[in-house]
This record gives sequence, structure tokens and C-alpha cells, in this order.
Amino acid sequence: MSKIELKHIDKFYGKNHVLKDLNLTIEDGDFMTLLGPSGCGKTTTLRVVSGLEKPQNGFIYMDGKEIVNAAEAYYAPPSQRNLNLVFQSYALWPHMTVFENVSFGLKIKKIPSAEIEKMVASALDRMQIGQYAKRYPTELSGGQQQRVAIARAIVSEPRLLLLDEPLSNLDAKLRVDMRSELKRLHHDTGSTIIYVTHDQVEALTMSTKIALFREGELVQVDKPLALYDNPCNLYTADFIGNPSINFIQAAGTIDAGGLVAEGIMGRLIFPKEDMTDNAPTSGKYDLILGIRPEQISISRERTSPEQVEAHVYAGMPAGSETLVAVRVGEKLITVKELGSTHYGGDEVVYLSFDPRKINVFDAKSENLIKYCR
Ligand SMILES: Nc1ncnc2c1ncn2[C@@H]1O[C@H](COP(=O)(O)OP(=O)(O)OP(=O)(O)O)[C@@H](O)[C@H]1O
Repeated sequence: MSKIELKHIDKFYGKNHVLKDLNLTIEDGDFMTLLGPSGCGKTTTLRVVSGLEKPQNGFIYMDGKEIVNAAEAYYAPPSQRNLNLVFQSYALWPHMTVFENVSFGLKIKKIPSAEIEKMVASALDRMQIGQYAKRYPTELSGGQQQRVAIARAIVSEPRLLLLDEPLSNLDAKLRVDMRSELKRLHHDTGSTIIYVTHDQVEALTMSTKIALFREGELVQVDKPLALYDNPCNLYTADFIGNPSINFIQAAGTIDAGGLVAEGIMGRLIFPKEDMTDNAPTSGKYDLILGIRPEQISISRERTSPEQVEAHVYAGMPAGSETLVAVRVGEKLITVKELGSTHYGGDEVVYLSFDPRKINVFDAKSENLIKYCR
């Protein structure tokens, strides 16, 4: 078991209020990613959970047991929290070889040496660094050292693993390999993992849940694809997804039947059952349509009157996919197609999309008012 509950956590550095009434539950077996831009409080949250920082307000429970109660100035020391922590700066012991670094914790636990050999070999293999077992940290690149630090943390298959940007020093290919290794590790061990990153692709591909931060507050906590398909507001919509979602202004009228949006993408009608619970029920509103690049298809021929005429601004074939920037009136819109297609600059094309698949936001509140179905 490793369930973590944070309740009403406030953390100040001087006057800087870096965690603001944070409430977050990480269930046993979750791969929870703390995601957000630099400085939003992700690392501070990890340090508060691990006991390296003391929040000024709030409570933390681990498997129901209180480990922080700020009101009573009770903070269980890190050693009693039974977790494993890997930071971006991976402090390896310089006088020990890779094998010794990774096996150190197991020796302390007095595990038989044959068993240790097996466990270390498996952790090093997972991180693709078996060949460096006899080297010292100074004889390794930054990325190799980072992988040793992860191997050291996972070798004992801890129930709770905290990882702070552990892949930040790796090149693009290795980072993709390591993502699948970490995901497989989570699958094999069922450990609870709290993972910090500002890379939304890492978050989407590995996590069971994502907690998206903005300036010390949680904006949305959800399953990755729920965040992608139905971001609760413009901030989440913009942060998640690469290439970014297209935001397109429209004028909206809401009545008992649903929503009608009019603008450069034509006249769109959305049924009432696709509206969110907090959507207004009547009136006129400025809207922002959120349309993901892959939800738009391009054709060189007009095949239906609903298609929107556009002019190619730049076509960017990249082998497996093609990004096309097109102009509709003055607005630049990104479209993503599978495969490689060459579009000439200024070529006339026709766009189509399924209105049920798009998000609609209220421009003023910035909140989602119509779901993607
Ligand atoms: N020890 C400290 N003393 C004072 N301010 C700090 C300290 N640690 C962090 N901060 C501040 O707290 C805020 C949150 O920092 P934190 O490291 O949690 O952000 P982060 O989201 O992890 O960012 P990054 O992705 O850049 O690591 C920042 O404004 C940072 O400058």
C-alpha cells in the first residue's frame, strides 16, 4: 500500500506563496505526474511529500497515517516515510562504482550477495547501463549518471518512488526508451510513482493521472486522455498537446436546444447534451473554439458545402506526418495529417472536421462549456 493524501497544503518561501491550499490524493498504484511550467511548485510538492520541506499549513497522510500536521508542528522525518527519491541532480557516491552505488541500499538491508547481483543486473539492464557496472560516476556522461540514479532507486522495487525530471539529461531517443522502461517498471511492480516534469508528452505517455499546476495551484487532475480530450479551461487546453490546439474565436448563442457558434469555421450547432454542467443556459457569449490539429482534415477538392476554404501558408512534411499551417481569413490554423504530403504555398484547400470532437470555451471565464464527444 502507498496512498498519499495532501490536504490544504500551503508553502511559503519568505513572502513567496509557492503552494496554495493544495489538495491532492495519489492512490495506491497511481503513476501520478505533477506537470506545469517552470516555477509552478512541482518540485516543492515532491519535497514536501518526502519531508525535505515543511509546509506552513496542512496535513499529509501516507496510507491513512498522518506524516504531516502543520497545525501541531508535526513533520515525520524523511527516514520514516519509506520512500525513494531521485532528483534531477542525481547525487551518486563518487568513490563507488556503478555496481556499488546501486547495490549499497541492498547490502545495508543484508540481502544475500547472489540475490543482490541479480537485482542490480536487472535494474542496470532496464536502464541500459549494464556495461558500465564497473565504472565510477566521473567516467560516465550526465545521462548515464542519471540512469544510474534511477537504477539505484528502482533496484529494491520500492512501493513509493518519487522522480523529479529524471530524464532531463537524456537525448531524444534514449528519453523515449526510458519512458517505456519506466512505464513497464510501473506495470511490473505496481509501485506508486510521483513524477515531476514540465514535458507534457512524458506526462501523457506514462501517467495514469496528471496533476496540472499553475502558479502553486492545481488546475486539473485527471487521466491523461481526459485532460487531452476535455481540458477544463484554456490553460489546460494550451498546455497539453503538441502541436498546440487551435483557438478560434466565434460568436455564440445558447438556448434550451443547445449552442450555435458562428465564425470563420462556419455555423456550428452543438446539442444540449454535449454542454458541460457549468455552461450557461441562455444568452449570447464570446466563444473560443478549441480544435486539435489532427481533428481537421484537408482536401484539395471541395466535396461538401460545410468545408471551410483555406490557403496554405506553409506545408511541413516530416516523414510519418505532415503539419500544414493554413490561413482562414487572417487566422493561422495548424492541421496535422498522417503520412507525407507536399502542399504548395498559397494553394487553396478545404478543411473539414467533426463538430462533436471540438471543445468550446467561454471566452470570458475561459472555462470549457462544450465537451468533445
Ligand atoms: N529553497 C527555496 N527558497 C526560496 N524560494 C524557492 C526555493 N525553492 C523553490 N523556490 C521558489 O518556489 C517556486 C516553486 O519552485 P519549484 O522548484 O517547486 O518549481 P517547479 O515547478 O518544480 O519548477 P522547475 O520545473 O523549474 O523545477 C519558484 O518560484 C521558486 O523560485
